[in-house]
Amino acid sequence: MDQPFTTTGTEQANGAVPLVLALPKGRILKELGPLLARSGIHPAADFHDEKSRRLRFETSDPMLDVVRVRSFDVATFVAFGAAQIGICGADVLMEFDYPEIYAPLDLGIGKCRVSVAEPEGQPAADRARLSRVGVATKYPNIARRHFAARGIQAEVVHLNGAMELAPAMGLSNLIVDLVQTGSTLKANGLVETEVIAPVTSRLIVNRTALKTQPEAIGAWLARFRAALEAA
Ligand SMILES: Nc1ncnc2c1ncn2[C@@H]1O[C@H](COP(=O)(O)OP(=O)(O)OP(=O)(O)O)[C@@H](O)[C@H]1O
Ligand SMILES: O=P(O)(O)OC[C@H]1O[C@H](OP(=O)(O)OP(=O)(O)O)[C@H](O)[C@@H]1O
Repeated sequence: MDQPFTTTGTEQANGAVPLVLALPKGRILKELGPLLARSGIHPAADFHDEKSRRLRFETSDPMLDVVRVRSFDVATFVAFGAAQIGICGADVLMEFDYPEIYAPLDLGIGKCRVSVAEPEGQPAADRARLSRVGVATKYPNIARRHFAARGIQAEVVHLNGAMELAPAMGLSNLIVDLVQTGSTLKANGLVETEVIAPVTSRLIVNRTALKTQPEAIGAWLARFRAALEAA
């Protein structure tokens, strides 16, 4: 995969360019706060202000900046080397399967699972006989791989949210989505029928950056590891 077109790092007075840590906005970020603090990462004050329109923030360490992006985009920023380190769910890594990403640390937060869910009362036997199935999901690759391994062709309807509506509205037979408590499924008349994979958030690293800047990136990995052990 190509590296970024140009280096646009906020260069320090001594010419050094800070590492960039890509963080997901939204629910993981809320859980991440204490771990970041224990790892010695203190972003500028407006980082935690959801109303701030800024996307890139300096931290108390002049050699580390953070960017706040959508969870799916964390993997893309890191895979292309625009950010050297990032944090995202294992679901995102499974979906993209970027060979450029190394995921050395399970952070133990953002616990949920990627599952298949179907309308309550739909006999499992019905699907067992199908060679094609309509699947609404924001994980087209995970869904296709999962059903292909069972000899079923998944006709994917790609949605970005509210997948739970799709079967009752005739968009699909079933859904592939994240489940934690199961309350979203229940509230929408669906039942979880298969767990595809457990999910937690991971610290991810661009493999090329790790080779070219082993000390700087290795030091951050060690700080995250120590923060996890201290928890
Ligand atoms: N119900 C949940 N419980 C625990 N973790 C979850 C849950 N839903 C999502 N996650 C984890 O959080 C990550 C981000 O969640 P989600 O995709 O819902 O994004 P979001 O915070 O709503 O932001 P956006 O969709 O706007 O990018 C997921 O990739 C997954 O790893
Ligand atoms: O099993 P539960 O505890 O109900 O959690 C599962 C729900 O959480 C996630 O949605 P989220 O709340 O992040 O909303 P969105 O993906 O639609 O933005 C996921 O897409 C499910 O809808």
